[in-house]
Amino acid sequence: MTKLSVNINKIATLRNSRGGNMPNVVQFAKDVQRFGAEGVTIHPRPDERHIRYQDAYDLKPEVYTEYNIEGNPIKKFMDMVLEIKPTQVTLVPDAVSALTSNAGWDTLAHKQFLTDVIKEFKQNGIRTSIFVDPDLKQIEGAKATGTDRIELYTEAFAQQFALGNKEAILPYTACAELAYSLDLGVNAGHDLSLDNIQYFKENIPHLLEVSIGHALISESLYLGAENVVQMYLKKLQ
Ligand SMILES: CC(=O)[C@@H](O)[C@H](O)COP(=O)(O)O
Ligand SMILES: NCC(=O)COP(=O)(O)O
Repeated sequence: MTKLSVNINKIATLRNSRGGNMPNVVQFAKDVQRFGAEGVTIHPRPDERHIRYQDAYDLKPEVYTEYNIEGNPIKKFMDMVLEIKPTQVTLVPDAVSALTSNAGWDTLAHKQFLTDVIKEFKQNGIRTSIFVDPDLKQIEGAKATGTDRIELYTEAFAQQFALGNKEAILPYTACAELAYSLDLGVNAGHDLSLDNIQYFKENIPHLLEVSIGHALISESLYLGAENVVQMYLKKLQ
């Protein structure tokens, strides 16, 4: 079974554009869970341009499904995650200035750093995942860090799929198979959408979780959040 984790960053972007508390990020998290989402994802960034660190604390008592916090493990981020103790932390190597996530970890070059960080999170009972490009060497490198899972960075697949290049799935399938054989759990995310999710799911064995935000929130403007969550769940069956 593949769990749907809804990334609510964009709800915070909308809220922050006016000040105040509309739309309410915590209420939206409660609602998507009521609609059937099996997880809530946030990706607070150091400039807090969308999800704020305070949101991460406010969400904690309301996320009764899987709570996934993504980010670059700088000290401030690590302290927050260790205090909140979400279900899962996903490590993403974003530069402070990145518009959005734009690369996976080089798990070979950063092996010691990742190993140390992962050890600390795991000692505190937090499941770990590393955001990686679909590259077999990076999956092997991830395994060597001790992480529980990887998150396959799906932007390249999404872009190529939109152009009709269905073969773009092949490296992802190979990486998922390798990860499974190494006893690494497989998550995926970035630019997944109602258009591409079913094909992705059908071609990725043992896919445990997808985190979807930008497209899901955009689609909800036309179709409504409840419908959209239901549509994803159906495609992920
Ligand atoms: C890790 C990842 O794939 C990103 O999609 C991210 O979580 C979204 O971040 P932004 O909402 O800041 O674009
Ligand atoms: N980890 C990916 C994520 O949380 C959402 O990415 P996107 O759907 O906003 O591109």
